[in-house]
Amino acid sequence: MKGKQWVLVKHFEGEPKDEDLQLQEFDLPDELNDGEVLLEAVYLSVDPYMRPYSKTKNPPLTMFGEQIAKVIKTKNGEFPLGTVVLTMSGWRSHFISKGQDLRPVSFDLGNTPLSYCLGTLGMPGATAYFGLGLLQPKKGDKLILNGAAGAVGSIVGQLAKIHGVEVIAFVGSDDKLNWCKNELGFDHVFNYKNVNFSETIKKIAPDGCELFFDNVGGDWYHSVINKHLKRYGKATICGSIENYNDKTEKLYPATNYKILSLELKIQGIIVNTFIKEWPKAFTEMNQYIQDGKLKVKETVYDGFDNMRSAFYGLFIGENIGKAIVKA
Ligand SMILES: NC(=O)C1=CN([C@@H]2O[C@H](COP(=O)(O)OP(=O)(O)OC[C@H]3O[C@@H](n4cnc5c(N)ncnc54)[C@H](OP(=O)(O)O)[C@@H]3O)[C@@H](O)[C@H]2O)C=CC1
Ligand SMILES: CCCCCC(=O)/C=C/[C@@H]1[C@@H](C/C=C\CCCC(=O)O)[C@@H](O)C[C@H]1O
Repeated sequence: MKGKQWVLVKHFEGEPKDEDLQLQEFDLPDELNDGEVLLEAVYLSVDPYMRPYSKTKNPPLTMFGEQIAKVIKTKNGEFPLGTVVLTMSGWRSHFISKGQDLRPVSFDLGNTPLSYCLGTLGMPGATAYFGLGLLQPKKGDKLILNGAAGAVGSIVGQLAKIHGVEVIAFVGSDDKLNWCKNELGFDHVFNYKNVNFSETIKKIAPDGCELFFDNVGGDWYHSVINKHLKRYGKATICGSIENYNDKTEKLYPATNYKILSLELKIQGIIVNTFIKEWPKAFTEMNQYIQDGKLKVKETVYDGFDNMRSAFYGLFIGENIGKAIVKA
């Protein structure tokens, strides 16, 4: 039997390109050793961090990432046939494990689809929950949110609404705008490709906003910090996708003056810091899902062979909600 894997053959330079990632086959043994299980990918995640994080690796290597996998052969009593697990086994269709790297779903999913464990009830959802938590949102606060129709942003905006926050959201297409406005109920939604985002924020909040959740970085970060936060304003710096494909780093030192003079609180987040608290957050968010208070969308790419296209899609705004691949 053969498995497939996507191999990062060289470092990305600028936009990810076809020559950077190769689909390869590998042999799987006919027999397992005692204690081993053979797993088959069910759903695989593609995430923006994969682009900058790859710089810390030495190609060639199997592309890293999380997947939901099913046990299809077993010689390990802890993992009977059909067991479903979460694992950081990378972009592989099949793999063999001794069980130490396999995690069961850590909370009661109920009727919620399993694939949500890679999105709202997985790493991106935890990022939204704890990243918003850092802002200590209060009723009536105004929140500036970019990447608002993505895996993280769509949940940040909805949780903020549950807290009574006024959400000023920015997305990159009219389909995303309609979803955020009509289904998610964000207060103000704009396609940043059609408006000047800074002028737009100024019109809605001429006296500034209390909160900023930054998924995009770059000019957004500097413009919002310099022009659109009130005294004691707070920002969660979650991501900087605008810069992930840059070939050189850009620096904007002037922003520091605003941070100190307005006494802003700006905090980065690495969601894994909160990992022990994830199950509690997932239980709470799953209840919101069951109650219809939290809406979830996925952009599902069909087939393991489409992993690379799904990954590229993140950098051209193809996905609404969480991008996943159904193997
Ligand atoms: N700190 C942490 O622990 C974590 C951070 N993150 C970060 O959160 C952010 C969102 O992640 P996630 O929700 O998974 O991804 P998304 O689902 O939001 O997908 C990426 C989206 O980013 C937008 N985008 C892509 N390129 C650009 C660009 N050049 N300028 C502006 N927007 C762009 C596109 O939306 P549009 O069409 O609206 O432009 C695209 O659909 C990322 O920066 C990611 O790295 C994610 C998880 C954990
Ligand atoms: C590498 C740039 C990360 C950009 C933001 C992001 O998307 C983070 C996602 C994390 C990801 C972080 C990976 C490496 C950061 C190492 C920082 C450190 O701990 O020193 C991974 O942890 C999954 C997402 O939580």
